[in-house]
Amino acid sequence: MTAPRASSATPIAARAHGAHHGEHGEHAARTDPGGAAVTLERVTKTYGRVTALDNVSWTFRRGTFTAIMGTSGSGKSTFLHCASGLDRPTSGTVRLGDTELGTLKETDLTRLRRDRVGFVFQGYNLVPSMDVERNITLPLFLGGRKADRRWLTEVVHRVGMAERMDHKPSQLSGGQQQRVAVARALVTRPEIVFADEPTAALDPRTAGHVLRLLREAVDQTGQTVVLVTHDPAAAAWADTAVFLSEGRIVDELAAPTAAAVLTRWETL
Ligand SMILES: Nc1ncnc2c1ncn2[C@@H]1O[C@H](COP(=O)(O)OP(=O)(O)OP(=O)(O)O)[C@@H](O)[C@H]1O
Repeated sequence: MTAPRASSATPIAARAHGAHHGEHGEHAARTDPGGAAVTLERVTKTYGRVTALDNVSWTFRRGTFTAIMGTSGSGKSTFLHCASGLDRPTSGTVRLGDTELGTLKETDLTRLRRDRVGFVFQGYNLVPSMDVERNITLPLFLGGRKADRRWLTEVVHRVGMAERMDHKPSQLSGGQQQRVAVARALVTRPEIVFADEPTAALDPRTAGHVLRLLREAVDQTGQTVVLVTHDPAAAAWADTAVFLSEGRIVDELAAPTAAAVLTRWETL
């Protein structure tokens, strides 16, 4: 389950269909498969005298799954925060589609993150007092949008939570809570989903279930996914692994296997 390329039914076969951009016309029309979902140009982020991100340029293409890897302190979280509009670079530009994030006021940036970006974090970040359905639809509620019931039903089925819609997070396992968080990230049909160590707290089998959901979002609906991870087995679900060291991109690996990622990792 956690070493996808070692088994037959997993991402290699899925990747062969990776250019297939699903049955959801609205989504497909908006995302222009193959174009740029997010582009970073010469992005630098400094904290005092620390350069966390050093002149990084990168494009996340629509309908792709990218793993960001690197040792602790190499700049992975900073990269994700700058690419997703959670933080502003010290210099350089970030574009989501045609929108340059640096030109946005804070309120517009907040709205953009809510409406056009999906997030999955290690800690799930569900609202304890809300049931599964309200947690999943929260970004729609906050954005004053009505749920597209067909899409909501599909997302809920995909993550396997249809029987649990009235449960509170405390009644769910960690893996189930993370599946709810994945559904919440997908419900707005975001242009890109950023997942920061989403499986770090899960056992390998449960982690595999969550990663498979992200893979399916790419293969079945043309979603764009960026995964920050320390785990070579998790990176093996991606189309490309990108390696960071001291705030710079030092390598990339297409169709990564866990073994190949580990080998590259050892020389970082
Ligand atoms: N808010 C901050 N203030 C000061 N320094 C920071 C801040 N955030 C990150 N840094 C520094 O920037 C560098 C990159 O940090 P970052 O968290 O992006 O690395 P990372 O690869 O995500 O690490 P980890 O795998 O441990 O989470 C580190 O040297 C870190 O100490």
